[in-house]
Amino acid sequence: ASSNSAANAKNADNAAQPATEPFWGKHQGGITTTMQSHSYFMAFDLTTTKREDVIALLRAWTDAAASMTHGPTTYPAHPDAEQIPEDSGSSLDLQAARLTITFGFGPGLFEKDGVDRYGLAKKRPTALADLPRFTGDQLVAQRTGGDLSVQACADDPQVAEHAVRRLVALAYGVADIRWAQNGFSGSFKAGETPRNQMGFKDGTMNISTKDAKTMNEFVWVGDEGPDWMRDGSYMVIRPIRIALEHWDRMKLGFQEATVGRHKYSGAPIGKEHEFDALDLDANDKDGNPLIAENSHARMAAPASNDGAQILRRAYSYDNGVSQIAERWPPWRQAMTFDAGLLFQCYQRDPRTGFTKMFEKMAKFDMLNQFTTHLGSGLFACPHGAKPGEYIGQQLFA
Ligand SMILES: C=CC1=C(C)c2cc3[nH]c(cc4nc(cc5[nH]c(cc1n2)c(C)c5CCC(=O)O)C(CCC(=O)O)=C4C)c(C)c3C=C
Ligand SMILES: [Fe+2]
Repeated sequence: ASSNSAANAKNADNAAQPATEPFWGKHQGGITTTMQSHSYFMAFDLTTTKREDVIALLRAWTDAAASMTHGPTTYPAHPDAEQIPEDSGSSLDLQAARLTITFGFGPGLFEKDGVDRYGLAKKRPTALADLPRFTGDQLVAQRTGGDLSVQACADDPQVAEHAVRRLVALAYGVADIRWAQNGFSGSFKAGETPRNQMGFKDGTMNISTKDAKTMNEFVWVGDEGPDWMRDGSYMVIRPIRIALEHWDRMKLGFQEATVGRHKYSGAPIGKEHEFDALDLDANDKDGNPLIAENSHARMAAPASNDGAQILRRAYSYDNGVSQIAERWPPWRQAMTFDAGLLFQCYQRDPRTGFTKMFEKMAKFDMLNQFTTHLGSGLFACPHGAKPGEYIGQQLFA
């Protein structure tokens, strides 16, 4: 718990964040970066049959990502009416706003429908094993999978959207958009944990990115490799719709029992302060567990998962409203918020990270009454690059 409580020191630095984040480095940006206020995630299907096209795309993406991250985020306005502008220009005059761009490789880069399109099938890491189907999964193809992923995060939504659009333009004829989701993170004061749409502080217990030992044990790929993944990480991303209207009709006590924490303070049930230790053995006067057996906080705690830990970096999303048929009485059919959490986590191996944790949660977590997993992505995010290299270069060497 001590390393986890340190996690929020990251929020304490927030007021003094530099306007730009480094692109080049041992690790890709956007993994340990203090969460920006906005995010734009996109997954692509590769349409080319040529390995050289994939390499050229990754080189173009890397160069564009480095230049946009370091600023200016776009090319200067182009005076020639006979030319197509090199860039949409939608971020002209805007600061880089701590933009980061993170790239990932999905299973389809290595092999698709049994076809080794780019001579990479033998290089698929064992840790990039397809996720199993979890209880309750309602995955739709339009929000699932992808051969490549990009995610732009910035403190300005227009900068993040511009960055993804530029990468889409560079992918023309080589990769098509498969699915996308933008998101936001509740603004917070220095040192405070943001709240999610359910009104609870979300991110209290997380791996401290400054704790190198824990990061090396649970987040960064180590000697088990492969080389191109060492110091990289595997990312699981899942758009999870939350039945917000249903949640809003629940009594406070039930909301708190479901999460296993108090709503306003964020403290574990029975405690006062947000960072008080989660005592899973504490009982009430009748001998019942204070933190309910199937509450979210208990089910997700490392102690309930043989010590498993993941680095969470989730954003809320809101796509407006859409029609839904409720599965609970009185079986209402109505327009409801198409909103929830774009859950995202990084880990050294998804089999011992997300899958280990979620297999049990998917069956028993009380939160499941309000949440539906609508999509899923699994991506290998290689280590960072040095100037002159491109992301994933070692994989193609
Ligand atoms: C399998 C991983 C997880 C999924 C899926 C997930 C969904 C999900 N979570 C919330 C809200 C909260 N989560 C909180 C804690 C928490 N959640 C996970 C994992 C998953 N959550 C972990 C590992 C933890 C930390 C547990 C610990 O170390 O003790 C909390 C409590 C506050 C906090 O610690 O951050 C909230 C609130 C939602 C709304 C959601 C799906 C929509
Ligand atoms: Fe959670």
